[in-house]
Amino acid sequence: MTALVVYESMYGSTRAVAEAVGEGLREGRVPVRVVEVGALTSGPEHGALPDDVTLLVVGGPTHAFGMSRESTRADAARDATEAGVVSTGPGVREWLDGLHLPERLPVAAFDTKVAKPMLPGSAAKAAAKRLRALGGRPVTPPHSFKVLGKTEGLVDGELDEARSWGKGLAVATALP
Ligand SMILES: Cc1cc2nc3c(=O)[nH]c(=O)nc-3n(C[C@H](O)[C@H](O)[C@H](O)COP(=O)(O)O)c2cc1C
Repeated sequence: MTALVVYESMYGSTRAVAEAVGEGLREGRVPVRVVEVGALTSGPEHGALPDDVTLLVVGGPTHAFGMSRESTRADAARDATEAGVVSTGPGVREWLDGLHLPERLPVAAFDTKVAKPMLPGSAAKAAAKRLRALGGRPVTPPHSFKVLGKTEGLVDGELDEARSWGKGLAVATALP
């Protein structure tokens, strides 16, 4: 069993969550690779998953109530510090557009979104819907990890949550 965690991130919070989810999976004894989505959209393998992947986990920031678009990523880049943004190319939405999944591949999705009660919209829910439409089998409901604001980073404790969520994925995937 090998898990692939694919993430998109502008300011680094979703990347940090993806790395923590990876740690949790490893704690659950699942070998894992954590990759930025651009590594999969630029190579010759675009559209196909590596053969050894038995669990696909996808994560991105919530932008404009859903998955990012080219326009929202451009907005994000304008608000970035001199260091720039993490993901500079196509996002998870565009990657999923061209993706083929093995039938019933176990899948899961997460996002980061602002910790504000009743704020609608979730990139994770949108990604999970796309993964199901591609034939994936969700192993857990989509999950949102909370940030303090657009660029202010994660709420305290969210990286621990992400490690636990990753470990939970390892357990859920081992079940028949
Ligand atoms: C253009 C733009 C639109 C956003 N729209 C939303 C939104 O609709 N809901 C929300 O909760 N957060 C929204 N945010 C905040 C992002 O969710 C936040 O920047 C992100 O979680 C930080 O993750 P990152 O550091 O990996 O980019 C938006 C941010 C940007 C830049």
